[in-house]
Amino acid sequence: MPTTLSDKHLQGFLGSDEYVGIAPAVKAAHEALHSGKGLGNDFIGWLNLPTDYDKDEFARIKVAAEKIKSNSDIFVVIGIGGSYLGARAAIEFIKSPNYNALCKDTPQIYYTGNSISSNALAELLEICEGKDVSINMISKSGTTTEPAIAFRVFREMLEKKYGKDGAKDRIFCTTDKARGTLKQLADREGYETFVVPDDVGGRYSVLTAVGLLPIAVSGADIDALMQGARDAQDKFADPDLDKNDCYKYAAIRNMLYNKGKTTEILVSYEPAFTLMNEWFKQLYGESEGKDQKGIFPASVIFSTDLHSMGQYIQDGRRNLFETVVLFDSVQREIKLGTDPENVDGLNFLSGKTMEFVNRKAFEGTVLAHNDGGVPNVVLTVDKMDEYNLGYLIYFFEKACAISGYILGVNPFNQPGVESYKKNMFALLGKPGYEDQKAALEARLK
Ligand SMILES: O=P(O)(O)OC[C@H]1O[C@H](O)[C@H](O)[C@@H](O)[C@@H]1O
Repeated sequence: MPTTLSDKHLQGFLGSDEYVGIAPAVKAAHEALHSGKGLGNDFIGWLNLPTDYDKDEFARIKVAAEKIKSNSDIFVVIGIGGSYLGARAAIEFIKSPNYNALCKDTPQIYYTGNSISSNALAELLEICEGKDVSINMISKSGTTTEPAIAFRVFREMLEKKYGKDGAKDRIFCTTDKARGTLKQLADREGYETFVVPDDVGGRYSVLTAVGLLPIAVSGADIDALMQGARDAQDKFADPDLDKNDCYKYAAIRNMLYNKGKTTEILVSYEPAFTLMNEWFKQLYGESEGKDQKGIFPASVIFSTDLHSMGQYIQDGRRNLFETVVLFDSVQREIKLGTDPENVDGLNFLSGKTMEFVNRKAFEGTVLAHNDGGVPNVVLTVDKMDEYNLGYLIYFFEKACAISGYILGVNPFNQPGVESYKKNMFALLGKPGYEDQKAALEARLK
């Protein structure tokens, strides 16, 4: 099975009665989601997306990816939040966090529009000098400030370099099918566009063109990715909590939360999972953190962070639980040799693989953290490839929706994100925000 859940390291933290107790809430959440009658039901297009997607567009994504691969040294992905994290997470997971340094026949991929740092954008423009560049502007709303600024700068750069007509062939836009300024601009300029379906929110959009075009440009197999998601869609449709690991995960999160475990730390022993951690944090943070409740999603990479955050997890405030994502096999193995003089004292590891050592690090850690009062959910994934990633993505997406319904929130909106934007627009003098400006400025004096 590509993703399985073990509750072995929850022993002593959750009793079997508690699973029985939460089962009706899980069943209700399942029914709300599958009947399309739950909160936020206009954003559940991701539920059947692995089987129900636009096949013509999927083919067009592959054609665009081939074109980009053949004429570009650099591919720039412009987007933020759900319009950025999934693509990058998938590319780092499947290929490598060092993707750009690998020997390959696909373009370098850079990400921008995910901050307002002029240092970062100026540096990327410099990197692009003298190189052939294509860009993918991704924004569901088409109005998000960070990517809009980067897009304006890159369009200008491309038009200067290739002329308006030449630039047109190198600009790809992924946005709403009809609404928004980005769609209007793309139509006016004749840029190729891809669609974020109306009923798929940003943080659930990695398996749409939002993620698929950049992932395909990296040379990863998007058919296998979708196949994994399809198999997960099928596997996790069973309403029975005992037979559905995805629902079990959602239930466990809520049971622990109700006992004061208000922070979940997603743990991986693979550095290539770092961006998956970030994707997970947006998915769960925006879905559940509202109405003054919700688990705070955090993340670490072990053993790296055992040397920084390990102290807190072992000994700090006891409001934590961990969800560990393990991989059953590694693609590349290193075996440790023997040093006749044993200067480093490591001969007890001679002949052992690093994966073996990594596994013992996990085993030692999970027991220590259990002893320190930290419950651990363990998810085991076969390996780090496209198929398993598609499966895992769907697992997390569906568990998030079910978990949010159990919690009693709308897992598909993010009203809280607007507050800072309104203030920023007022302070910047954006038309329509004049009234708030003076009051905010007074508070900053
Ligand atoms: O794709 P966009 O419309 O540009 O949105 C990008 C991101 O920004 C917003 O502020 C939302 O909080 C996120 O859920 C979204 O993924």
